[in-house]
Amino acid sequence: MSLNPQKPRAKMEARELTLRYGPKTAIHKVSLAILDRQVTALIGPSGCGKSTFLRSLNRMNDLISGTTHSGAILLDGTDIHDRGVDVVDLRRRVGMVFQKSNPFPKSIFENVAYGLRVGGMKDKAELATRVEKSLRGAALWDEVKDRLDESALGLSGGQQQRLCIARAMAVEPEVLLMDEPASALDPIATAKIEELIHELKATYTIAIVTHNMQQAARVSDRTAFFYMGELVECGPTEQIFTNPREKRTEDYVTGKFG
Ligand SMILES: Nc1ncnc2c1ncn2[C@@H]1O[C@H](COP(=O)(O)OP(=O)(O)OP(=O)(O)O)[C@@H](O)[C@H]1O
Repeated sequence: MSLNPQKPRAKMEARELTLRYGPKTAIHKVSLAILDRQVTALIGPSGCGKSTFLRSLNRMNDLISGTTHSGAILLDGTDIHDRGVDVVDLRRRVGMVFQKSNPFPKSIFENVAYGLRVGGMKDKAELATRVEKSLRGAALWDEVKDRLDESALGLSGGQQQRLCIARAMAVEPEVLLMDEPASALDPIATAKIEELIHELKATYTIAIVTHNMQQAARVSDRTAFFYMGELVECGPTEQIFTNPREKRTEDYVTGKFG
């Protein structure tokens, strides 16, 4: 039997993407593929444009007035800025989890059901099934199944972050963007999130911004190193950490700056 592992395809791809906040260029001519069902870590010193790049992938930067861009971002080969693309649908397909968990001041159940209700789902049994599936997927079900009607604000920080992941997953996105999802958490909660990311990549394509080198090395298949708004290099995580092509990458991953 011949083993012919197919090269993973690009789920998303930035081509020569430049993004400006007013006159300030935040990222410059970045070309980067986010491969299907892999975890891509975005690393680099503060202010290098990691979050800007991440937010570009589901057009969150559109919400900041004065932003302009050139170049293209493709999702399954279609430019996400094409006139025919509905931004609400794009953000359903490309979900996001933020640094600081941001549950709504509603019950645990309603937090997860929120996107489904907005999408028009009314059937109670269907909602309950989807909420349970998402909470199980986010490895939170066992901890909250007996208190679904309690406020989400009563959960611990780590639980709140997993709830936000469940909320993002409920609408069945294809890509999950995570902006430092564990930076506010203790080591145990962080380990849970990392374990979860590992499980989620069987289903989702994931891009994660992290300041934590060990975390990037643990959770990602590929790592992209940004520096002063440019993509310096991207490759298999092991190669970036042990045998980078560029001196700047080596200096950063070995802790010489940043
Ligand atoms: N809303 C904004 N308006 C103006 N400039 C911004 C805005 N957001 C970011 N910038 C600037 O764009 C550049 C890139 O910022 P970005 O937040 O993408 O970097 P980052 O690598 O994610 O940084 P950090 O690791 O500190 O979060 C920085 O110079 C920043 O000051």
